[in-house]
Amino acid sequence: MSIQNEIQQLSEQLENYNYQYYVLDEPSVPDAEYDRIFQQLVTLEEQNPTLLLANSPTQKVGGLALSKFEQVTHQLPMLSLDNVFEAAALKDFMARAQDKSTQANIAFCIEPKLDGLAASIIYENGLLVQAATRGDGQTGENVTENVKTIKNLPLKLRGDNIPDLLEVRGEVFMLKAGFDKLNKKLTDAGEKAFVNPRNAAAGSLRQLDSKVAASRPLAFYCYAVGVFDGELPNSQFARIEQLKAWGLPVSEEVKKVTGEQGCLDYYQAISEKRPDLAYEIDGVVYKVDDVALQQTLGFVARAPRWATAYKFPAEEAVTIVENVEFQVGRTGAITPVAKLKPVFVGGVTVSNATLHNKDEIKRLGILIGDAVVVRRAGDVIPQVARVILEQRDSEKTQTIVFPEVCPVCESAVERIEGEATIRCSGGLYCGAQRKEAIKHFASRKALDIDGLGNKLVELLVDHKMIDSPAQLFALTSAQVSLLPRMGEVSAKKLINSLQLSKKTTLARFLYSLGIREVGEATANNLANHYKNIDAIKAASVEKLQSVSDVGEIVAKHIYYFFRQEHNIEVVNQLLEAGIHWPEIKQVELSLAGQTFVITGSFTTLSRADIKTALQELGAKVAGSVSKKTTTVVAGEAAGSKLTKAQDLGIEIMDEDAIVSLLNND
Ligand SMILES: NC(=O)c1ccc[n+]([C@@H]2O[C@H](COP(=O)([O-])OP(=O)(O)OC[C@H]3O[C@@H](n4cnc5c(N)ncnc54)[C@H](O)[C@@H]3O)[C@@H](O)[C@H]2O)c1
Ligand SMILES: [Zn+2]
Repeated sequence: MSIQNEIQQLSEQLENYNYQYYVLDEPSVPDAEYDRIFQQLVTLEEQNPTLLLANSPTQKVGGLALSKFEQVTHQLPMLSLDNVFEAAALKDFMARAQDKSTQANIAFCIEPKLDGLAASIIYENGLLVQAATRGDGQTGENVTENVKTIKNLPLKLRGDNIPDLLEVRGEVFMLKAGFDKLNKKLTDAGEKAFVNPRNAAAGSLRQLDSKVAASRPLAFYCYAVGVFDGELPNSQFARIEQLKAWGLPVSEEVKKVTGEQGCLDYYQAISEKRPDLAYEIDGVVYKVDDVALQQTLGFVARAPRWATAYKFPAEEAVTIVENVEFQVGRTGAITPVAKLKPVFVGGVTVSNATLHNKDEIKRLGILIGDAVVVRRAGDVIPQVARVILEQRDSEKTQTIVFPEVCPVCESAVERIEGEATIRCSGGLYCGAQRKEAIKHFASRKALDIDGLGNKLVELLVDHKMIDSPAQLFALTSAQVSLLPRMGEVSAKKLINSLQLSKKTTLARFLYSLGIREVGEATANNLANHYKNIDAIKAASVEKLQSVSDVGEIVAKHIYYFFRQEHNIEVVNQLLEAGIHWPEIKQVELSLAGQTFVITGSFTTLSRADIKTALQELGAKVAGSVSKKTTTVVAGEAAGSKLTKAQDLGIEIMDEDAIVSLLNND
């Protein structure tokens, strides 16, 4: 392609992005991508000055005043800002300004670069009479009625010496919290959410119906004076202070600084503060403080020479999804991970981004081969923010297929209806889950192996001494004492407590297997219900649900667990290693088939105790009263549940009655 064509093409691309951004308030690419192409064009134009187009996007302000609004001509044009992206370029900017000054060490006014849109607001005799957007810089849109609804902006100025005419300029923006709320409201109503707070602010300010604008959480901060008729200080910083004194909102973060170090320190400090600010900022604006020196420095086509924006490293960038792989987490969750063409974003090179689960993939509508926007803000892990559909090439894309077996251990993948996450069902066997499984196995409520803490489990696995809980029982003290910081005495102690832990209960053993959602209480109920492990292994999903507290999902987890050959192997190995428990006697389940509800407070027993005791007798304990309820146990200050039970004519027991019921058995 000839350079001329290339310039033409880049210009058209930027015009197109400008249209999406400024007119539709719906950018298709991240700002960093726009800035990259803009810079490409600037470089080409600098190298080929004769090819510079009069109407080049690099030579003008990007916006447009829509004809649906009344037009306003700005008395002083509203310009954009030049950008720098690194300390060296900021230094050059400062040096150029310093060169034009007769004074040593000129001062800079430093302001956060608010990420919203610029507005010009005119006060006559202290009253707000007109507000306009920047538009193309010469002509903006009359948005007076909408601006009047912005809550932190006064309709009337206060204080002394207010100029007869005062044009303030500043940013209309949206607080992060307000933005999140608004987007939730929009998506709940089936409408399209805004891509970012900037576009939400622009879209809200340019509503034809000011009632809609009024309902949007807009805010305003002043950062400049346009035309005025009266007295104003000759310093940018002092002017901001003056605006504040007249009751106008300004950012708390504005500072006056001299010297490069001061400027860089501010940048550093606000970068760190950024995640905690209530509003989005995308950089810092450095302005020559002395207004006379500003005038000396003047303007170029689209920006003043006396100010520059030092932008933060982009938090969003465009790249390609080259593949999708599946990672197994330490609890067995299988997560799709997008393998990206490496891209620099948020200050680091990113080549992976989690896609979380099926639902997220569906929401994004993402395919392998898609161009995507990757986001990395602060220390948050990189995310795929959205797909750039305009760039999809259907011949180069393919759908994401979820695996049938675990990519680490090849156990079957468990899919639970209604759950977005799929899981490896080889809990005891899977290499990815090994450490967690063994830690859980040894924990206090499980086999309670004294001296086998999490650190030691990690060491044992890392030194390849064990790879399943069953192998713990084959360890010798000679082996264990080879581990770092492990003396002979503590090694012997460990082997001893391993021996002791073999005598356990069926409930603890079940719990120790780490079956998903089988906690202590469920393990107890299972043990009491089935009394031996073989019966549990053989139970169907349906049968399992007759156990107190076991619903369909838990029943499926248990069922799947015992359908995995590898899990059965480990269970058998554990039994062979000598794990045993006393036989569970056949107790009379006197309350089988009954449903209790417990309400109010009790003095001699806790509610949890009553619940467990009832469950041990075979009763179900429910949370709310219904026709199925057999008995309501009502303590002190029982409320609506008691009333309902009375209405339904259900049996009611007070504390004395329940205590005697539980004791008689
Ligand atoms: N993603 C896209 O498709 C797309 C398209 C067009 C533009 N853009 C983005 O917009 C930028 C260009 O927009 P722009 O011309 O508004 O420039 P800009 O946002 O880089 O800088 C100028 C603007 O900064 C704002 N600002 C915030 N705080 C300020 C302060 N303290 N003092 C002065 N001004 C302050 C004002 O609104 C001002 O008009 C691009 O660099 C790009 O990041 C993106
Ligand atoms: Zn696995």
